[in-house]
Amino acid sequence: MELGWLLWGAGVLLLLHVLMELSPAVNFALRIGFYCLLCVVGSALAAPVCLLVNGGRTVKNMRIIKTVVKTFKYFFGVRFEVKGLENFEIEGPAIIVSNHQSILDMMGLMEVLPDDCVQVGKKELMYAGTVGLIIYLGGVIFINRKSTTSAKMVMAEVAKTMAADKVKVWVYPEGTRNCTGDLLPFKKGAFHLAVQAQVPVIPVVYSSFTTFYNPKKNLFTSGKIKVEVLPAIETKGLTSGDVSDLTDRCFRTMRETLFRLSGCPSEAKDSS
Ligand SMILES: CCCCCCCC/C=C\CCCCCCCC(=O)SCCNC(=O)CCNC(=O)[C@H](O)C(C)(C)COP(=O)(O)OP(=O)(O)OC[C@H]1O[C@@H](n2cnc3c(N)ncnc32)[C@H](O)[C@@H]1OP(=O)(O)O
Ligand SMILES: CCCCCCCC/C=C\CCCCCCCC(=O)OC[C@@H](O)COP(=O)(O)O
Repeated sequence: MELGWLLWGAGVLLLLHVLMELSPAVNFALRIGFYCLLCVVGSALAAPVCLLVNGGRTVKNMRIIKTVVKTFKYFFGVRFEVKGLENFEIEGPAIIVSNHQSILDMMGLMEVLPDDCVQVGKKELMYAGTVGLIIYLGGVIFINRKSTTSAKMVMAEVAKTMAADKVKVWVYPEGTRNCTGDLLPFKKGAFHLAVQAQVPVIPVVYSSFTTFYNPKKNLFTSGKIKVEVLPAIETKGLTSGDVSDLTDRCFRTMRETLFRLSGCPSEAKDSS
C-alpha cells in the first residue's frame, strides 16, 4: 500500500520533470505557480503570527512578513546585490519610489524594506485570499486606480497621517508592472504626497530582470538583481507647482540608474 503511494509520487514528480524539460511554457508556469503557492502558504502561516504578536493591522507586522519573504529567493536562485542602504537612514517619514517589473518584486521589496514603511497597492490585492489578508495586516494603503479622485483623497489622508505616525511610504510611481527593461512614465501621486507632507523622496532602483525573467518568452531562471538606494531628494519649501519638475527629476535619475545597473543601455532604450 505505502509502496504504491510512493511509486505514484515518484511517477508524478518524474512526469513534471519531463514536462518541464520538454516545454518552457510548463516550466515557467510551474515556477510562477510555485512562487504564488509560497506567497499563499507563507501568508497563511504569517497571518496568525501577526495577529498574536501585534494584534491587528499595523506596520509592525512588516517585520514578520519581511522575515518570511526574505527566504523565498533561495527557492529560485535569485540573488540580490544591494548598495546605498545608508540612504534610508532618515529619521521619520519619507516617500520611497521604485521601479516595478513583476510580482517577483515582493522579494526585492522585502530585501531592503526599512522599518516602519508601508506600501501603496491597488485595492484588488485585498481580495487575493491569504495574500490579501497579510497585505492588509501589514498596513498597506489601498487605492482605487480607476478613480483618480478617490485615489487622491486617500493619498491626501496619508500625507496628513505620515508625520503623526512617523511612517515611510513606498510607492511604485509607474502605477503598474512593467518588464521591458525601461521605465513607464511616472504618475504624480507619490510626488504630490511628498510635497504635501514636505518629506524627502528616496528613489530605489532594481536592475532589469529581462536577462533571467521574461513572461513573454517563458523565461524564469536564476539570476542576480542589483539594487541601489539613491540619496534622498529634499522637498522642503516646494509647492504643488513644483511637482512636475520633481517627478521629471526623479524619473531621469532613476532611468539613468536603471540602465547603468542593467549594464545594457542601448538594448534597454531600444525596447522602450
Ligand atoms: C508572509 C508571506 C507574504 C507573501 C506575499 C507577499 C506580500 C508582500 C507584502 C506586502 C507588500 C505589498 C506591496 C503591494 C505592492 C502593490 C503594487 C501595486 O499595486 S502598484 C499599483 C498601485 N499603485 C499606484 O498606482 C501608485 C502610483 N500611482 C499614483 O500615485 C497615481 O498618481 C494616482 C493613483 C494617485 C492617480 O493616478 P492617475 O492615473 O489618475 O494619474 P496621474 O497623472 O498621476 O494623476 C492625474 C492628475 O491628478 C494630479 N494628482 C495626482 N495625485 C494628486 C494629489 N495627491 N493631489 C493633487 N493632485 C494630484 C496629477 O498631477 C494629474 O494632474 P496633471 O496631469 O499634472 O494636471
Ligand atoms: C484561498 C485564496 C485563493 C486566492 C488566490 C490568490 C492568488 C494570489 C497568489 C499569489 C500572489 C502573489 C503576489 C504577491 C503580491 C503581488 C503584488 C503585485 O505585484 O501586484 C501587482 C500590482 O502591483 C500591479 O498590478 P498590475 O500590473 O497593474 O496588474
